[in-house]
Parts: sequence; structure tokens; C-alpha cells
Amino acid sequence: MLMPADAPKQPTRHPWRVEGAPPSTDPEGPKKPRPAWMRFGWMLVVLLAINWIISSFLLSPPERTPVSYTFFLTQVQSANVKEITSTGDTIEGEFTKKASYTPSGETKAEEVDRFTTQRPSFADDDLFAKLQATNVPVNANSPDKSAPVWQQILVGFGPTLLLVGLLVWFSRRAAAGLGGGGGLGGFGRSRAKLYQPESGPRTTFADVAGIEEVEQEVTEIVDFLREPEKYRKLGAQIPHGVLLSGPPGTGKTLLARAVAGEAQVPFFSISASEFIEMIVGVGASRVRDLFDQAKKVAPSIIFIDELDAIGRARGGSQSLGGNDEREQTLNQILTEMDGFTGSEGVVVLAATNRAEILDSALLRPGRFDRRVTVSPPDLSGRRAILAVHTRGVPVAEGVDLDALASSTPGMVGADLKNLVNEAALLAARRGHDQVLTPDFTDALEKIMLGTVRGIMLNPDEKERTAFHESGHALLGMLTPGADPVRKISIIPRGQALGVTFQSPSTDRYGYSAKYLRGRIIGALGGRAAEEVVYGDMTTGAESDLDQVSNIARQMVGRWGMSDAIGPVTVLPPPGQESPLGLDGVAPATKELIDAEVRKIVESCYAEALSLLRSHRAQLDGLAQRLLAAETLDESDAYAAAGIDRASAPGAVARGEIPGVSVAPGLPLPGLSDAASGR
Ligand SMILES: Nc1ncnc2c1ncn2[C@@H]1O[C@H](COP(=O)(O)OP(=O)(O)OP(=O)(O)O)[C@@H](O)[C@H]1O
Ligand SMILES: [Zn+2]
Repeated sequence: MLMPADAPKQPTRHPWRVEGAPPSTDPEGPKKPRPAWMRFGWMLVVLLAINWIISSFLLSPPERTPVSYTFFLTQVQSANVKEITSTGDTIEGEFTKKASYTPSGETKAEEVDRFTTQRPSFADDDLFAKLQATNVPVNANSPDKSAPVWQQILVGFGPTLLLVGLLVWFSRRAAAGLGGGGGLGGFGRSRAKLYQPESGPRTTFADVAGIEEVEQEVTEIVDFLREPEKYRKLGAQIPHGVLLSGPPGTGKTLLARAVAGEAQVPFFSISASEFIEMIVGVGASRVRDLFDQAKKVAPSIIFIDELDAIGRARGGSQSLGGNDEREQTLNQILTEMDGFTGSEGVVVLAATNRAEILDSALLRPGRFDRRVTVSPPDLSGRRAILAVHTRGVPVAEGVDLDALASSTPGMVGADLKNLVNEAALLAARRGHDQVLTPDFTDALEKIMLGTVRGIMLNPDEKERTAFHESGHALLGMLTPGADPVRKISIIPRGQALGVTFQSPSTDRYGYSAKYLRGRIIGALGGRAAEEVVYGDMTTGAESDLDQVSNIARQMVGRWGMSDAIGPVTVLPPPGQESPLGLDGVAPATKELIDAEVRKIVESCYAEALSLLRSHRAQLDGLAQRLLAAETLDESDAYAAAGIDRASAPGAVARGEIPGVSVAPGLPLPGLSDAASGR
């Protein structure tokens, strides 16, 4: 494919970071947000402080000195009373000037301004008249209205109550879901979602397609949960745990649901990451809680999704804080599963995308002793999955689901579901009342090639792009064993100015060295065409070159396809290299790998150039057709290149190529890139 001219990537820089200045001192990058428990602790401190302030300032009334009633009367007499408030027999008030008062039995006098005193019931002075005479404002509280006790309780304990309330609320929230009754212990309650057999529309095996072998493996479990006696009679033990592993979107979660639906037993579903909380010990107690609940309602199924989130091998080098919690949680799961005697009727299903990184303890007998690999569906599997997902969709008469299935190699269940949905959306947008073939093909094109970008190429760019893509396509047609060319387009999409889409007619489970060389030659075709036609090259081939180096490196370093390295694996799989380059590859070996990679790529490039030079007329013809039509589909493309589709080497040589074959099912990162237009 051809990339836009601005393709060389500028490293993105933070505008506030001065060039050349040392990077931020924190090797972990930006500060992580405070963990929940820390925020919670802070809140506690603040609330306690508020509590203290309120109770010490609002509640405790301003200090008043008790004085004798006679002393008070003398002050009234000498007109030194500013104001009084009476509540029953209690009189509180303030003197205008401080008065010197000596309590009985003491020798030292105190200076008093705020006072309180009790008026004896037998006092028959005319206090009120005296006060009026000296213009003292008199307030009164009704003695029963003052209710100081409950007021004090409210003011004094209000904040405390608030605090307790908040605590309860928090823990309930943390224990939302099944453990909702939480109270203060709610943090440790499991958050698993419970699906009762009666509730809602059931997922059944009819909703799962294309993975029959896997279905069979799990049917046994359903059977056991339904008729445990049948198995126990024969002394057979049902596995405690079943681990579903496979690439994302292959239907692992769906399958687990179906098991629950078919078995008609309670089904607890939780994602492993939900066990982990910042508070140490919570994960383990959630696990305990979950297993307890499951045992109570047995027979039942516990489904743990994304098991790798806690099931990673223990004792790794990354002993960062969170690890302890993860290990404790994992240990608790192991303990619970060990505790099964087999009569509980609880089966643990788990799913993971990365079975290879799981702790080996999980895979020991008595735990996840049955492992089921869920692979991407083959042709008939894809056909069946399409059938499942078009059940509720009005598909027009002539739509050929078989053809659709065969043009979607490598797609998994989730992709196919998405495809059907995109097609239905397109049909709706176009005002159709049924989903037509063009809706499906356009949806597929959008998914595989990317969304069309509304930019206009200038005529020169457009012509160059046409030659570039024609180079890819023509070499794809000429190279024996290459995947047939399905579509060529010079309508800019996503990141690419143009795209050539090739896909195999049947599913591939391994790759021969010859096929891989063909891929490299095809990927170099764009750049080679530019060199043949214009005598120079552009930046547009960057992603082509990425892909080329990727394939060549794996051929040399992982698949033993070079003489100098020989049949040994010296490189880790892509994506699993250690970031510091400490892969245990000796520097000399690295040099050797580089040299071999270069040798492969250079010889492929030479072959690409010579093929294009000797088929120059076909290249020109294809490019001119493409320039005029902008998009060519399979038959048009082969016709424009003057190649008979049926006898094209790419179409007939498949399966007959001698060569080293690669272990089946090995993912080839980067290989799908040419197809996706990225
Ligand atoms: N074999 C299948 N048959 C029918 N539908 C499928 C199949 N596989 C996937 N799907 C559809 O794709 C959706 C997503 O699949 P699901 O979540 O089960 O994949 P997964 O393997 O669990 O992926 P992940 O590893 O990402 O969790 C499902 O809800 C279902 O609609
Ligand atoms: Zn290209």
C-alpha cells in the first residue's frame, strides 16, 4: 500500500518538556491516581476533624460562671446587667462591666461577665419590675422546649452518624451486585453476577456455531450437572475446572453462557480483574465468598473470565505492590478448588486469551484439569456463525453466505457478528428493507480496508499510487502460491492512499518459506513499481517495509528458514521481546540475523524488480485501468493485467509448494496488515 507523504512519524513530544532535558524522574511515567483506600483514609480524617470542630464549638455553650442569686440581685440593683435569658428557674446573662465575685467557701475573687444562676422558688422579690426599671432586655425560653438532651445528641453525634452512614454506603457500593447486602463487611463480598436458570432469555448451544469440538467437550459438564448420579455410579470424576483458551472474540464467554443455559443451574460470572482491589486481602475474601455462594446453591457453575489477570505465573520479577494481592487471590482460588471433594457439584469454567502465561499450578490435576482450545473458525464454521447472526436479520434472497464466509478468512465470531451488524446498518442507511449483497460486500470492504477518507489526491499522486498498488497486485498475481488478489483501490482509506487486498481461498494453518518469500516480494512490489516507472521512490512504502522486515526476521529468527542461523529459534515471538533487549540473543547472533534478513529482502527486491520489468506492459495496463476505475475487484483486476484468473500461478499452485512448513496455527503478526489497509 502507499502511505501519505507525511508518513515518516515524528516522535510526539510533550510541549512542556524541554528538548534535551532529562526526562521526568519518575521511571513509571506519570503519577498514578491515589488508590481508593488512601482517598478513603483522607476522607475519614477530614470528617473526624469536622466532627471535632462542631462538637467543641457549637455544642459546648460559651463558658458561664455560676453565681449566687443574691450576687445577681446586687448587680441588678447597681444596674450592671446587660441582658438576661430565663429558662425555667435558670437565669443566664451578661454583666455590662465585669463584676468581682467570690464564690462561697473560696477566698479568691473572680472577674465575671457571663453568668448563670438559679432563682429560688421562694424568692418573692419583684425581679421583673427591677429589671424593667433599669431597662434590661429580658428573654425567656420555655423550659420544656429547650430539650437540650436530644439536641446535644443530634449535634454531638450527627457528624459521627454521617460518618458511619458514609462507611456503610461505601462498603455497599463496593459490594454492589450479588454481595449487595454488604454492610461493613461488603468489601470482601464477591461481585459475581448471578444468572438464575429461569431469568431472561437463555443462551444455548444453538447460539454458538463453528466450534463444535469445543462444544462437545463442555457438553459433558452440562450432562454431569444434570445427572450427577450417572457419573458417580461409575466412579467417574468430573473435572473441577475447565479452561477455555483462544484468541479474543472466538466465543469463549458465549460458550460459558451456553453451558449455563443448557445445564439450567445457577451461573456465577465474574471477570478476574474484579477480584482485585487495592485493599490487600479483599480479592481472597471475594473468592471465598464466591465459592461459598456457589456451594450453597449447587449444582452451579462459576465462570471466571480473563483468568490471566490473576493467573499469571507467580514470583515474576515485577514485584510491584499489586502483586501480593494478585498472588493471594490466586492462592485462594487454588485452595478452594483443592477443597472440592467432587460431590459439591460446582464446576469452575475459566477463559483466557493467553494460556501460555498462566501459573502452572492452575493446570495441575484437580484444578483446571481440562483445557479446551477455542480456535478461530474455519470456512464451514464461519458459514455457520454467519447463519446464527443473520437469524434475526432480513437477508435478501440472492445473498450468498457461503461466498461471504469464504471471503472472510481469519475472522472470528465477534468479527462476523460485527460484519452482519455493519451490513444491516448500511442497509438501513440506504433505505433498503432487506440486507442486500452490496450491503454485505461494502460492509466487508469497510471492515477490511478501512473507512474511506474524503481527501483528493492530485493527478501526479494519484498516478503514482496507481502504479504502486498495481505493483503489489501484479506480483501477487505472478508469484506462485501467493494469495489471490481480491481488490485493488486507490481511494484513500484510513492511513493509506491505496490498498491491495489479497486473501487465501482456503484457510491457511501454516506457511511455507516459499509462500513467505512471495509475501515479501508482493509487499515490495509497490516500491519496486515506483522505481521501475519513475526511477525513484517515496516515503509511502514505509508500512510495506515494516511488514517485509517483520516477515523476514521471523523467517530467520523463529522458523529456521536461513542457512546461517539454521533450524533453531533465536528470537522470541513478536510482542514478547523484553523491552530492554535482554533476550539472551548474543550480539554476534544478532548481527548474523540482521545479515540474513538483509540477504532475504535484497534478493526478493531484485526478483520484484526483474518481474515487473519483464511484465512492464501488464503493469502499465493494470495501472491505467485502476487510474480510470479507482477500484477494481478480483475479475476486473486479473483481466486488466491480462492474466487468466483460473490459470494464474497464485490460484493453481496452492498446496503444491514444496518448502519448510510452519507449525500450524502460528499467528503471523503483520501478515494481515496488507489486507487491512493499515
Ligand atoms: N462461535 C461463535 N458463534 C456465534 N457467535 C459468536 C461465536 N464467537 C463469537 N461470537 C459472537 O461474538 C461475541 C463476542 O464473543 P465472546 O465475548 O464470547 O468472545 P471471547 O472469546 O470471550 O472473547 P474475549 O477473549 O475477548 O473475551 C459473542 O457475544 C457472539 O455474539
Ligand atoms: Zn504499498
